[in-house]
Amino acid sequence: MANYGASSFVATGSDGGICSSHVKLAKLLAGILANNLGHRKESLEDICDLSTCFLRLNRYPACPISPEMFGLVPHTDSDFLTILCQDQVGGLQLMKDSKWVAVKPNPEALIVNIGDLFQAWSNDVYKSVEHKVMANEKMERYSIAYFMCPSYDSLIGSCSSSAAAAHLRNLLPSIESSLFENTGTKFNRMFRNLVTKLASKISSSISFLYLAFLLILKGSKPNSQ
Ligand SMILES: O=C(O)CCC(=O)C(=O)O
Ligand SMILES: [Fe+2]
Repeated sequence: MANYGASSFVATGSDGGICSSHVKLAKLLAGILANNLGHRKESLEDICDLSTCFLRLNRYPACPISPEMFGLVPHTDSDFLTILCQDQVGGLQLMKDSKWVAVKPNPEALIVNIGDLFQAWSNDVYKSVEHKVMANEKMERYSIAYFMCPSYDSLIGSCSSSAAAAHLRNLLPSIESSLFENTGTKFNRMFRNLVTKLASKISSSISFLYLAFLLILKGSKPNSQ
C-alpha cells in the first residue's frame, strides 16, 4: 500500500552545516556500538561518507479517510544508523515480538534505528528493526531523519569476516613461507624416494628384458655345435 501523501525534503551531509550535530552524534553512537563489538570506534566512520549521508524532513498530512492509512509503509532502513526526531503527534510503530508497538512521541528525545548495513556489519548482533508510520486522522505530523550511509565505493561485509580477513592478510606472508618450507622439504623427500623406487624398478625391468632378449636370441641361433 502506498504512503498517504507523505512528502520529504532531503539535504545531504556535504552542505556543511545543516546536519553537523547529527553527523557528530551518528559518529559518536556508531563508534560506541563498534567499540562494543571489539572494533575500532572509527570502523564505520571509515566506510561512511559525508556526501552520501543525508537528512530528510518528512511531512505526513492529516488523513480523515481512515485511521488505518499508512503514513509510511513498513520497512527497515537500509543505511548504517538512523537518528530520528519526531514531533508530539505520534504514529511511529515498530515491530517487536511479531507485534506492532507504538513509539510514544517525545519531542525531547531522539530515536536511534539500526539500519540493514549495521545489522550485516555486526553479523546480526544489532538488528535492523521494521517500522512504519500510521497517518493521523486530524493532525499533520513532522519528523526529521538523519541517515548514516556508506560511500558508494565501500565494500560492506561482516565485521568478523573483515577482521578475520585483515588478520589473515597480516599472517599470510609467514604462513606462506612456512608452508613452502614444509612442503618443500616434504616434497623433496617424497620426490627422492619416488625416483629411487622408479629407478630400481626400471633397472630390474631392464635386466629382466635384457635376460629375456638374450634367451630369445640364444634360442633362435642355429646350433653351431
Ligand atoms: O517519520 C518517522 O517517524 C519515521 C521515518 C522513517 O522511518 C524514515 O524516514 O525512514
Ligand atoms: Fe525508516
